[in-house]
Amino acid sequence: MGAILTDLHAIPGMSWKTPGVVYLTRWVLSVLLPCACLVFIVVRGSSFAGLSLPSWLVSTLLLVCAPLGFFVYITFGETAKRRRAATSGARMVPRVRGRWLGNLDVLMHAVNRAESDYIGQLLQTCTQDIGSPTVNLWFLWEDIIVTTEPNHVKTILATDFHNYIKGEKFYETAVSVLGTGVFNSDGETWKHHRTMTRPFFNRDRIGHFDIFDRHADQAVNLMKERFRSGLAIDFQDLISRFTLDSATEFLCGHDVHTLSATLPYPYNISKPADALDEDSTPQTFARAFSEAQHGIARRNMVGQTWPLAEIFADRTAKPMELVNAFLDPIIQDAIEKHKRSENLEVKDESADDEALLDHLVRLTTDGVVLKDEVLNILLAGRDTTASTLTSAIYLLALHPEALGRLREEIITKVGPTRRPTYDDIREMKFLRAVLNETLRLFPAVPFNVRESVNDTIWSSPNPEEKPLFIPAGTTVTYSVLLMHRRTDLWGPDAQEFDPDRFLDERLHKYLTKNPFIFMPFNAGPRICLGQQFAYNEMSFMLIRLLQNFSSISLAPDAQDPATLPPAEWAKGEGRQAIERFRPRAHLTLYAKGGMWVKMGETESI
Ligand code: HEM
Repeated sequence: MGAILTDLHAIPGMSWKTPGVVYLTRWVLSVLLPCACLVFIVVRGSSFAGLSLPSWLVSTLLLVCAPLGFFVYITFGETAKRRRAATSGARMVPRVRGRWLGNLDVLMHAVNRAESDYIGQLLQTCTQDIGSPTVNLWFLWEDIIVTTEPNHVKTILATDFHNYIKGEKFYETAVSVLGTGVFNSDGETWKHHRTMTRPFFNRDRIGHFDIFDRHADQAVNLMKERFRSGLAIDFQDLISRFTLDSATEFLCGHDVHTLSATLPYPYNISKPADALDEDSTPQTFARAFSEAQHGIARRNMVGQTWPLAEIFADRTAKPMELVNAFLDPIIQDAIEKHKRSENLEVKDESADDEALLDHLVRLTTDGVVLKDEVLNILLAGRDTTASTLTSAIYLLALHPEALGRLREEIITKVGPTRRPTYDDIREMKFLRAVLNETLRLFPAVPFNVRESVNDTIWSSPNPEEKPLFIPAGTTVTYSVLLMHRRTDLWGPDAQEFDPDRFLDERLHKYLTKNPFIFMPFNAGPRICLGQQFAYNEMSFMLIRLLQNFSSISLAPDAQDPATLPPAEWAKGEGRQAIERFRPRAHLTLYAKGGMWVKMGETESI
């Protein structure tokens, strides 16, 4: 399908068309045109045979031809799949049974309740009702398999890696934002991107903390200033600025300075007259980047018919113009700098403090490849760490005893003011446990998707039943968020925040025995390239924060009430009943309306 889309764009005059127009053109060419041809043949054939069909019959044939053709196509496909499943000694994945055709009611519920439901609630209900961790949503007659089963996730990511690609369906939804970067490519293109980037993440380079230190200082000072005036801050906004400034400097060698723009004021406080504009250029870049990701998420939620919602405009085009306006000059600058050094025959050598772009430009000067790569890693590296740090601060605010223990470890190992080193971080067991427990309950990438290449079978979650049949070309979604919270995998207290589960006997009882129950960074050949970088950055920032602040409390009164958890959640089960913010996800997890907090400064500093 991606190839067809690309082909259509290649037709002169098609490049200005929106995804919806391309989709409809394809539909007309592949469905309506053959139907019209068929009716034409029937009419001509009858007239050759001396029969003249009445016009009402021709119109009826034209009208029913497409739906009838679709029905035959679905039924034929279904029967073929069932036959192939039976031949392999397998059964079909249990289907969600909605009340309307094509499970349209369930799909509409998913779209309409996306704002008010707890994250993953629909999938949770479907798996519970059916009594299987692997189900088929069957939206609009399309197989959409969803799983929270560690064995199945292990198959997808590691043991049968080659049979699960990102695929053309995902490619189409993301290409207008991610291009063909590492996140949105398969096969040789993916290998090329990964091979280019991997050497950059060596231990020496990611152990350099200068960049984090400068930005952490700036962030902490901004926080102190606000807290001293008695106001709360949106920690999610602040930390996203910290990770964006750090990531742009680390990746492009240019810091976007979002920390120098004014922080947002609480919902119920009017902005002082002398405050700078919040909509400064750096913030425009950050917002546009996030809006473009929302665009991809919306498309993925609706399934293959997403282009119908974009008949008049590509919803990612505008934000991407702003993102490109920031990135393009930086890329061009790096290419020209590299060419100048080549002309002068100056040796352009790798150095530990060079940016990713400087490293990449030695491998290629193709502006598109460079931009796709940098943008993909910016997305991978910025929002994920900001999301995890936001969730960590939330959980520490709710669990002062864990906050106290973490501070104690920090003060004992690093002291109240010293800058932490790589070795300090490696030795801090409780800090790592807090981060892992945060990633377990709130994994930054809560849902992910692949497409199967060939027919295959998965072992049944219930060994007494036949294995499950996964047809070729099927969308396969896996949720580590739901898997990480399963009580049968993690014990009866799986919904609770308890970092000790990564330190006490529960570690061996559950995780060591079955390592695939914890997969915040994925697994297999596509495992996160920045895992160590992320642990370093997050650990560094948490240490700096807790050296400066000794208490954290949530400040719901500072937040727009419409973005707080709805009252009905309190009647739900598990985390939904206790949650004090609304977790949502585009490609990454975030707090709707922000994470408003107040912190108490450490007295001894
Ligand atoms: C808490 C922080 C992070 C989490 C939870 C996380 C998680 C993930 C996950 C789940 C994937 C797999 C995505 C997929 O295959 O669809 C991934 C891939 C990736 N991550 Fe991370 N990540 C984090 C931080 C970072 C950082 C800081 C960087 C770089 C600066 C980074 C670079 C990458 C790259 C390049 C890939 C693509 C790997 C590939 O497809 O071959 N990540 N990450």
